[in-house]
Amino acid sequence: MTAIKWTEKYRPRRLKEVLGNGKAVSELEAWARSWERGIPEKRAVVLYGPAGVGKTSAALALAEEMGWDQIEMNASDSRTAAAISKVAGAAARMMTFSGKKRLVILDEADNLYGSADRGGSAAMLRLVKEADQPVVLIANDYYGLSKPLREGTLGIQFRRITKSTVLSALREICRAEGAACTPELVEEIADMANGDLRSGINDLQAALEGAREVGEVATAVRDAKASIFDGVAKILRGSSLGEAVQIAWSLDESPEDLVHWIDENLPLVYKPADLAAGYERLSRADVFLGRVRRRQNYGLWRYASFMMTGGVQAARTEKKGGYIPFRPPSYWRRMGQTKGARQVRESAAKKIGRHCHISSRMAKGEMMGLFALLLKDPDTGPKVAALLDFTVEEIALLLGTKPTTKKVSKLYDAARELLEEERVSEIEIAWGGTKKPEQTEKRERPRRADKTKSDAVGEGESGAGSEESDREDEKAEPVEEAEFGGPSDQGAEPMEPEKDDRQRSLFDF
Ligand SMILES: Nc1ncnc2c1ncn2[C@@H]1O[C@H](COP(=O)(O)OP(=O)(O)OP(=O)(O)O)[C@@H](O)[C@H]1O
Repeated sequence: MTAIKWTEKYRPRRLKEVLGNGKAVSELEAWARSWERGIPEKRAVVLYGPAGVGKTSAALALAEEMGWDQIEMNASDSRTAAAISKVAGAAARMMTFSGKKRLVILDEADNLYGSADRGGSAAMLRLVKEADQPVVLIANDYYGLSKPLREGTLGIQFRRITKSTVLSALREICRAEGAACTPELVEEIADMANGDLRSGINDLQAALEGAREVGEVATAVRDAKASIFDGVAKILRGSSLGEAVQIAWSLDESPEDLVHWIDENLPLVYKPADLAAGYERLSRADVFLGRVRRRQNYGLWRYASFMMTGGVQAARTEKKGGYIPFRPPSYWRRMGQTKGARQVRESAAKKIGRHCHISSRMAKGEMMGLFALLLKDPDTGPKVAALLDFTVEEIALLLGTKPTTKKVSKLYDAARELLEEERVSEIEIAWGGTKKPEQTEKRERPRRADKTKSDAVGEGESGAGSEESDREDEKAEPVEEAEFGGPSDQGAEPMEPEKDDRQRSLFDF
């Protein structure tokens, strides 16, 4: 049974129903109103931003709101110059019979690649400059449009929908559907959606329909996450290369993760005669992934993706019928024994995302390799691990090894030590502290000196790093003065410029 898609059922019909992005929607409306006074300077707008945040919906609702007809085409379906100028050009120049304006919506406008499409891009430029009708271009990547195209249009940015808006939209749908959504389910799905309302609604529908079938909402979260299994099944069992490649893009998995899934499940699906060829393709994909990691050239990802999906599928000559229990990669299963691998990955990505001011999804997709390299470097490794406060599991994941290895614990300990130093120097700076003679002497070994101090500060032990004086009550007072810049009977000299400590800070790499 194929139910109506909720994304269509709940697509906003009017501008005020477009959630979030209020500023973008009013800019869009203002531009449309300017058409009522004649042809405006910018005949076309570009609605750009991440997928599933309401760009297309806003364009469609605009036509509805203004009482305009609309014609929608996908730039990547009909990529040629001829198609764009014929369909969009004619439509954009001609009034409709009713005399209504016609809004030309050109989706995936950033999807014209290569020389074959240069004509398409020129046609698009002509279209936005000469159209007698309003034109809306829709793009994910604003800078995927040529400069003249950007300059010839009005750019309107759509942003990810906030989690609270996604939450209330999902709750509203649950209510409208009379579905028993547990708060945990909605919360989990809103989290996974990461500002993409379309994927949130799709997950909710998949989860609730799955739950209805088994009559249990508790399994719904699991169902929502199951799409990777479907994806792997379609890649390995399907018979459309295009679909296999497409699926890889739609999955919320980076090629680095997907390759493990294919690797794990390939032998379950392929007959012995096809296995070698399948693995040969997969190893080619892995070579590309290696290059991506080494050169940080993410352009190569698309080839890796192609090899591990379409390439692997093309290596299959025989089909295997019957039920196949697909399974997650065993590497992750091993990781899962210590702590859910997904969770570790998510939390590492979250930390990286927060630090780089990007989404954790993007961090997962594009930055893990870079941070792995930084961690591997003996100089930057401890600083990065400290700065991002990575756990043992996160370090192990990024280094591609087990949390129990020496490499991991050494890096983790070095990071902890740096953090401790940082904490101590911050306390000293905050208190305008003084340095004791021993510390000045131990300059060449700042780490040990600071460590000793840190113990003293952290545990309230007596001063000057002296091992013998470990009885708090004996010298509590003088120590406090010596440590924190009060008058000292030990002849403490004023601390060296505090900058010194800051310069050695782990934030300086
Ligand atoms: N801001 C929003 N308000 C209400 N519904 C939304 C919003 N964003 C997305 N949706 C839901 O998600 C579906 C898909 O949204 P839409 O096609 O407008 O996204 P988009 O930003 O154009 O994505 P893409 O860039 O992939 O084309 C809509 O039909 C609607 O159900």
